[in-house]
Amino acid sequence: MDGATVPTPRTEPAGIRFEEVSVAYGASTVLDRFDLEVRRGEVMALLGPSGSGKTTALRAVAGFVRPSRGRVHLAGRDVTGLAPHLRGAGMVVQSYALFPHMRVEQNVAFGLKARKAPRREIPGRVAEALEMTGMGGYAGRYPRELSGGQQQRVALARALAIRPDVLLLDEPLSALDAQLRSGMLAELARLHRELPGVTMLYVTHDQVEALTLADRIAVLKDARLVDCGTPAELYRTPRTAFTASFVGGANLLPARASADGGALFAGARLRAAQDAPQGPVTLCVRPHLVALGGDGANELRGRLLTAQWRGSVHRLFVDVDGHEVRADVAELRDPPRPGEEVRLTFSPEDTVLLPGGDAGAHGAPAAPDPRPAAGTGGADATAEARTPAEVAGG
Ligand SMILES: Nc1ncnc2c1ncn2[C@@H]1O[C@H](COP(=O)(O)OP(=O)(O)OP(=O)(O)O)[C@@H](O)[C@H]1O
Repeated sequence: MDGATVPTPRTEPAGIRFEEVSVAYGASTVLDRFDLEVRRGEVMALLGPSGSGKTTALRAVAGFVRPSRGRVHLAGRDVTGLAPHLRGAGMVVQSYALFPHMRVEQNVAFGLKARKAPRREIPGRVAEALEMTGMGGYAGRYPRELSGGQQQRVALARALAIRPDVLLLDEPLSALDAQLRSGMLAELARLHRELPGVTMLYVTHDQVEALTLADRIAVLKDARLVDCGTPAELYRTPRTAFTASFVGGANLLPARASADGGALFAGARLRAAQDAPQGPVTLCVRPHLVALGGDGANELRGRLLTAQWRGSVHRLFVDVDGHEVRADVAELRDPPRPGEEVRLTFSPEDTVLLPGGDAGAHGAPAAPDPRPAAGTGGADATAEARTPAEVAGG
């Protein structure tokens, strides 16, 4: 081919590109032909149930696991065979992985030394990273003299000190309590704005984190990528019931397509924004879009099972023809009583009809998984590259 006559595409290479990456442990494939592009400067959340392969995908980027097939590219460079410390990726894990016997500044300097950064540059870069994470005043402390949230900031500073092209975050907030978590989430969003060239891959099973921080979300299930899109796309117009149930709570009801493009459920004829696919369908509507009474064009009648008061809303659990339908309605002065007949309505615009009628069989979490903390003997703890030296040294 004549290079002079064929213009080279000028598109920027992806920050991270997984090309058909598979990872196997013995006979079990834990990541199966994973194909994903993360644009430079983008935050991509990997969301999925426990064991779906999220951490494995992250570790394949870091270089802690070697794919059995496929390639990993960072900024257009094939790094599949490259040692972790040569990949330009910083990593933050749930358990902080700080050296307990080193002061904060030494912890942050560790990755720089491991990467042979020029000696005279190290103090400045350590100070810069600590400032960036709000930890400038703590350089001389030991990790045991810091709170969990502060330790996680130090871990973040350590990852940023190497000025990474790619920041890998493995459930960085899951060891923190709810209040700290929301503060750190805001901090991460600020860092993302301040470092627009840094590509972030963020593993979580917390949909709030994914919805808040990510530009796009990749949904994993059973070692495979099953969906990818912006938070709004996945939330408002999910393509599968699994995604619908995993990204935000959803009522998923088994229905049948009707001849007029709508669906039939519990004797009611319901309409959606898009025509129903043929055959059995799953009707998806978010609880906060279901009203008690009201004049929504879609209407269901049932009996109240229970009403939970949650402060600003009441969550109503309603039995509709043997199926439980949830509605989150603004706090009611006089909520209906269990057993009372209620009428629920919702708009066709808020109704999505998904192919397949296996509603409810999607394995979405009812609550966060009760997993052991990293390093305390979880099923995969032995092989995790979560020692301070591995995480910091790359
Ligand atoms: N070193 C290992 N040896 C054997 N199996 C492993 C190893 N590391 C991970 N696995 C298995 O691979 C599968 C995927 O693990 P991975 O940690 O990627 O899941 P995950 O989606 O990040 O889960 P979690 O949300 O629980 O962290 C799991 O079944 C896990 O037990």
